[in-house]
Amino acid sequence: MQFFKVKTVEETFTLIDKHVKKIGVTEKRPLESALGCIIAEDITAREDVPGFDRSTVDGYAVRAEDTFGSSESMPGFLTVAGEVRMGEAASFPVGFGEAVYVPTGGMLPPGANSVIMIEHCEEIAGLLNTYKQVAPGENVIRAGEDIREGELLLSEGTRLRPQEIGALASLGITHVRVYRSLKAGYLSSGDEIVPFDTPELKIGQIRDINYLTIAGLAKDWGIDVIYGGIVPDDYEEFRLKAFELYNQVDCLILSGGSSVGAKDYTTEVIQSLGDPGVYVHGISVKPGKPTILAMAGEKPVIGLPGHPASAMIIFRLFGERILKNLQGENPEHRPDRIFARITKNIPSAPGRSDYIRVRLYEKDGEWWADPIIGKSGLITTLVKSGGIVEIISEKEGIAQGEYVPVIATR
Ligand SMILES: Nc1nc2c(c(=O)[nH]1)N[C@H]1C(S)=C(S)[C@@H](COP(=O)(O)OP(=O)(O)OC[C@H]3O[C@@H](n4cnc5c(N)ncnc54)[C@H](O)[C@@H]3O)O[C@H]1N2
Ligand code: MOO
Repeated sequence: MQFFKVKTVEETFTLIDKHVKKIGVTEKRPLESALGCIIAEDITAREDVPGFDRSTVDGYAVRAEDTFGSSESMPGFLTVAGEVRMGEAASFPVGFGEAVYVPTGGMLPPGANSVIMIEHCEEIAGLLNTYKQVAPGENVIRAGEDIREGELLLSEGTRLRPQEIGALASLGITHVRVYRSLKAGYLSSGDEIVPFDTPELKIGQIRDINYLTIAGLAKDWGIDVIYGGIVPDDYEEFRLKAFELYNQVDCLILSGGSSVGAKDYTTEVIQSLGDPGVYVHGISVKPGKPTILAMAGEKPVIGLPGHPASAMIIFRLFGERILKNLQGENPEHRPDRIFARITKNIPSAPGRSDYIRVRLYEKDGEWWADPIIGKSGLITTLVKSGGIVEIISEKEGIAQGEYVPVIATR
């Protein structure tokens, strides 16, 4: 029997970063269909946003100094010099002792530096009684306060979330250059695995869970998955199917047969796809130790352990890193862990990283992580969990009440 030469989690991430680089092919996309894409260019603002000083409230544009000392008992008095209409330029200035009505979002007239809200003043026959003083800049968004002309708004490698799309829209950018979207191929292996829509199972059969869980995660990262079906534990059939799928995609994902049993052909199949081949077989993690990572030519290949919870956790940890590197996402832009307190003592072997499924809940203003105990073959351990606690390899466990990093799994 062949034994794994296991790598630590840190070594595995380093090896992934060494082997898996961005594909780097770009395309121009309309802004409306660029959500989730990785931007392939720096975006420098060509104009200020907003392009003019705006009021953030319904009120009167004033010189703040003219309201100083105003109070309920000692109101100030200003002359109402006019009104700014929404969507139009404020053509006349606010002079000393004057006020101009301005709606929320309306342009601040020249001369004014603040806006007093309508509930803090009262207009009577062209005179404005002010019951409160305002500070310079109060209730105003300055020209360029959101985005300044010449500012670097987004750097290459940023994933476009709805907020980035919104900021691009504010600048009138209609098309963006992004890295092209990627396709991954997924193939399940195992004599016992049958399509998930099989209505009646024969004894010994198991429905294919991993295709849907893995494709679901990949979809969250903006990757389309082509399903290659299920192959039996037969080397030649497995090899042919894997090769066929490999030729259609940017990355190949295989599930099952990653261990060292007599019928575990995944390593051999991966090696047959091309050089340099396997660079990790075995990671000192629990669950998911038998994981295989490889490069066949320019394409990454991931051999996931068959147990459904292991497959998902491993894919969430290492598959995500591989696919995002391939997409071209800048690693600095990937928020990852939150902190919560663990409800129980959890032992862990030194030198191994453990990933504990946890239920997250809030109590007395703090987040707590309650371990869900169960084997890695049980998909419901993930159904019950809202996150995964990482016990790094240097630690020999965690103590009740300790703050621990949690990978939120939604
Ligand atoms: N002698 C040893 N045996 C095993 C070791 C070991 O170190 N030495 N490691 C164990 C660990 S840990 C894991 S994890 C599994 C990984 O096994 P494989 O990747 O070879 O996967 P299979 O044997 O094909 O399947 C394992 C298990 O998962 C079920 N499975 C597989 N594919 C699917 C699917 N698509 N949907 C649902 N369920 C699936 C399969 O029926 C098995 O029950 O190896 C241990 N063995
Ligand atoms: O590490 Mo395996 O993934 O426990 O079952």
